[in-house]
Amino acid sequence: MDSQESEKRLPANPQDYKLYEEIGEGVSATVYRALCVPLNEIVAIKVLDLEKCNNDLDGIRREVQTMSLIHHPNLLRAYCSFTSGHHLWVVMPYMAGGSALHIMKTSFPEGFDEPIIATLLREVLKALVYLHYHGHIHRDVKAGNILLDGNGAVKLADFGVSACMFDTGDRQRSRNTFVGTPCWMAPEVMQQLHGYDFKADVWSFGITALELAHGHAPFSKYPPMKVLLMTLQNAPPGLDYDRDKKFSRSFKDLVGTCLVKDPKKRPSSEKLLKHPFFKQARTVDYLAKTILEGMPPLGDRFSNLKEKEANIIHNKFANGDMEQLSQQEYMRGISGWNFNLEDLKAQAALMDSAEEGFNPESTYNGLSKAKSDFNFRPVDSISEMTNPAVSSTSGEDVQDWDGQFVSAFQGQNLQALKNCFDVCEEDSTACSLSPKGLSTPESLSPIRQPGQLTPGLSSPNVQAQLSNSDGLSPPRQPARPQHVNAQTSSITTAENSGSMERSVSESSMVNMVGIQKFSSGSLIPEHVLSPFRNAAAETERELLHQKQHLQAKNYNHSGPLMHHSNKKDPPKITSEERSQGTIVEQRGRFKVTKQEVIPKVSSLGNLKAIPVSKPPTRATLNANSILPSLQFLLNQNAMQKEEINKIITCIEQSSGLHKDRSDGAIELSQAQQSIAPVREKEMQAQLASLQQSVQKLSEELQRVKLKNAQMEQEINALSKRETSRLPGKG
Ligand SMILES: Nc1ncnc2c1ncn2[C@@H]1O[C@H](COP(=O)(O)OP(=O)(O)OP(=O)(O)O)[C@@H](O)[C@H]1O
Repeated sequence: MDSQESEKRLPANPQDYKLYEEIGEGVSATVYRALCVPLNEIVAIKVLDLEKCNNDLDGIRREVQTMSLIHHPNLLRAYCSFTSGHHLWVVMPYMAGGSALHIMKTSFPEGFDEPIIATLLREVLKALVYLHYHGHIHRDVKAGNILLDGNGAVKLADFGVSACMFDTGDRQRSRNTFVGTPCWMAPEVMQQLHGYDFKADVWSFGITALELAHGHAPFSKYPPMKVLLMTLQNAPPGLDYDRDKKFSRSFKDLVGTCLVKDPKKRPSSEKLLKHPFFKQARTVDYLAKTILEGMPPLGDRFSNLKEKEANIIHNKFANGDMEQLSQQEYMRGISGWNFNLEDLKAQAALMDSAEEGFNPESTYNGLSKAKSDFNFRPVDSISEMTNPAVSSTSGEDVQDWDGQFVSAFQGQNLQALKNCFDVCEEDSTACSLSPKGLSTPESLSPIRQPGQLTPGLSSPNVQAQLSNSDGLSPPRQPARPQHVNAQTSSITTAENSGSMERSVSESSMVNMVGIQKFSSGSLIPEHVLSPFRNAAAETERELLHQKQHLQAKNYNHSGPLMHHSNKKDPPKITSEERSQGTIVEQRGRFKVTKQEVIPKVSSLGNLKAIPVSKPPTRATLNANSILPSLQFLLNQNAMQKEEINKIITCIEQSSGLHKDRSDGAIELSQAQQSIAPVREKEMQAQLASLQQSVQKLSEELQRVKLKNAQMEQEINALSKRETSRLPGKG
């Protein structure tokens, strides 16, 4: 174990740090290279804008606490954390090599050679063994979270979505949340049938193996909804193609062992570590030599990638090719997916399949055949998109999971954080990061010392528990759940409340895609903007807004699936929507609407009695012309309904079916007065025909009665005759 590093105490004061260039960006944070001035040491500082994180503080708290508590050379830990203004700073070791994903994107677009993969994966697996042993599920294992330092040392990072296995009751709900990044997500996590456990990490590990082998994860070019369906419907991906011939049998076997859909059949991380594949793993120096040597500095690589990414976005918007944005998100390695399962199920139920989403590279047994695309689009995404800060809340989840914490945060953000971070007392007045100069504020002083966490976390018991690992191998004594609870309960107090998990609402993910073409259900995360946006990003945002504006304009007269963002209050079909007749069904938060308003409107024109203006042509049709017409139709329908009721009453009365004649007479006269002449005639005709039938029936009755009487007479006559013929009579 790297005892020096774990012992290291860094100041929890922004004034003690100088921020340099940006080296990473995630959903919730921007990461900078920085200098710890008193120690003259280069560190990385993850800066989270708490105001932008909205209700995702639980996730943040979990991440920081987990990062502070872990002690393993293959896990990225936090030296300390503190707030500065409305930013949270997390100080960590600087990983000069960057992430495996960034390295691939920069120099190995086709993926790494096997010994490199084996070395990287072995290090990651050691981290997983440690985490799993201590009851944690990482839930976001992927190349983007595998960081290398300048010497090739490998650390698994990003505990923003990790979970604790020993949670019970409500806490367990965290493991029924839909967390992770779709391409890497295990089927059981997507399905949410029986919850999931650390085997979910083993699946993600297998996907990461493929990612490192190919340069990208399977299905990564497809929108998340398709990824979900493909993961659930298709056979698991593997190293089965021509281009994979270069890989050894043991590598293929390792991947196959991890990517088994039934989690019970997957090996544990500990068992996996013994897999023969890892025999070819080398020392980390090998990584430094083979993949890091000659690489530009991390900051330069990052800015290049960012520029590339901005260009891609720009081009996609220019081409209207929204689906491919998921690829761009993939490039960023974003893991901020937080799906609402009901929505996804609703979408999936309405979605035939993923046709072009069927990756030829990942075609397995031809299982998934596409039928057609499905359509959906956000209803109220526009405001979210134009205001990212308000977009990513999930009231329902947050309240469900940890209402107290969140409401505390909503009331006073920093107060709510005091139990989990080193919060500066002066934060309320403190300055925050200045966008360009990245200068540190003057007036802040931490109220906690570095390393000091919540009382529970700093208790000797917890500390002892935390330090009981020798690093590479798990402690000899199995961790007792109660004991681990002492550790993990503090870590994960909020984790179960972390149904937000990340600050990206599914609506915001939804809202950028499938709009122009209405052709697929891709979900793309909102671009949570970092505190410091470069010009390219601003352009991106601008384009995004323009696109939204267009979407808003198009929206009203298209009618595929609509998606509401407010998780707390699933949208009801409003009376307006009902009156417009566009919503035909509500499924979860989605409103199923008539696919084409135009034909429907045209068909409504068949109601001849209704004085509807000529149905608008497709060319001239717009929401403003449809809505009044629909409204008018509805009013007309209501009036007609009323009249029809009156007519029914009249008919009932005239045919003697109505019991209360006096009331009926009044109604009849009222109805007669109010109905239109045409209707009156129709009614009179009906009345006449009814009267005729009554007449006919009574005549028939008379005839039958007469016949009966005659027959009776005949019978009587016959019986008399018979009686008179009898002997002794007459
Ligand atoms: N200690 C570090 N040293 C060097 N680079 C880092 C460090 N920590 C993070 N990074 C870089 O910053 C990126 C974003 O960091 P991180 O993953 O922690 O943010 P996030 O908001 O959790 O992102 P995501 O949700 O996409 O994983 C990482 O992918 C990595 O490239």
